[in-house]
Amino acid sequence: MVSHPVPAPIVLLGGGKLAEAIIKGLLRSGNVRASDLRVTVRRPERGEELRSRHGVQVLTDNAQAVRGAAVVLLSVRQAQMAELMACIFPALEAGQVVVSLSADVRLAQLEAALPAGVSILRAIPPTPVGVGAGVTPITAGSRMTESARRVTDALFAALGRPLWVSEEELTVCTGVSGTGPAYVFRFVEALAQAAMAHGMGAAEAAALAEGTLIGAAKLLAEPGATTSGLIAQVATPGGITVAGLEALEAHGLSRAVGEAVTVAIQRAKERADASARSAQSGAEAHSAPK
Ligand SMILES: NC(=O)C1=CN([C@@H]2O[C@H](COP(=O)(O)OP(=O)(O)OC[C@H]3O[C@@H](n4cnc5c(N)ncnc54)[C@H](OP(=O)(O)O)[C@@H]3O)[C@@H](O)[C@H]2O)C=CC1
Ligand SMILES: O=C(O)[C@@H]1CCC=N1
Repeated sequence: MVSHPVPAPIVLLGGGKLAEAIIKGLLRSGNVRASDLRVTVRRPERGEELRSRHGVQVLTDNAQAVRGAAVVLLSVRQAQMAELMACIFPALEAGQVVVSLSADVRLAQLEAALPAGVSILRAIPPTPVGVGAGVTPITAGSRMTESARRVTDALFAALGRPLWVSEEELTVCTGVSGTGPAYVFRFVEALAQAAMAHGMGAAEAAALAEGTLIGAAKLLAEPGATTSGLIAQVATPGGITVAGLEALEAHGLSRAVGEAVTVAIQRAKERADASARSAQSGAEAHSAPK
């Protein structure tokens, strides 16, 4: 439920995969009009795709795009972040709200690179926000105002559920829910591969595996549903499912998932460290006597 009006205009800098999921989710929510969404691209053909699919405003000038924005979402990859922030710095005004969606640039680096009067936050929306179904972890920078908290909360409430966390927890969330949809889809592929290994055709195997995920997800979304209760509904004591579940554990399901999350968190930290070092050496080179 959206507790506050969704802010407008919303500006997305970098019209890639995540930005498009956010655009879809916001339009689907009915809380945002296409004319309230502004997105920037660097390739005209990508701009044309986004304009024709969603009717949003498309620009190539990031500095121009942020003017008058209620919220600015930074949705480029790490490699473009420093240049993007330098470009929008002079155009941002005190009181504006900037939310970085980058999984690998920390608040300290963002706050050093953007004007002091701007509220800065980080969020990691998962791709299911495109259907209004994701939990988006959000963390607040040291300069965030109460009004910035409200507008950011309202924005991500329109896309699913906002979850306020510390920056350290945000990194954990990145390795769990930011990456998580890919793990789940990989599980579906593995289920289909197993069906094929036992003689099912590819199309039927995919239909079975996909239907299993979608059906199970809908059951889990029912009020009061719990994973343990839903497992118990399937697993007849001493029956067939129990044997399958035991085989999953015996072959390392929990260990494999735990390892995937740990490795993803580690990678996010390493990439954030590398980004911070690169920003620091850039700043030193800039301030060195000529
Ligand atoms: N994908 C996901 O599930 C998630 C991603 N994230 C974060 O979101 C960010 C974007 O990821 P994702 O959408 O997957 O990546 P994409 O590469 O799909 O999106 C980035 C987009 O930014 C565009 N771009 C690059 N530089 C500029 C510029 N100067 N001006 C305007 N547009 C520019 C790119 O253009 P071009 O098409 O020409 O390359 C590209 O379309 C990353 O920082 C990632 O960490 C966070 C949570 C989840
Ligand atoms: O893979 C990535 O780096 C990004 C961050 C989380 C999901 N996608």
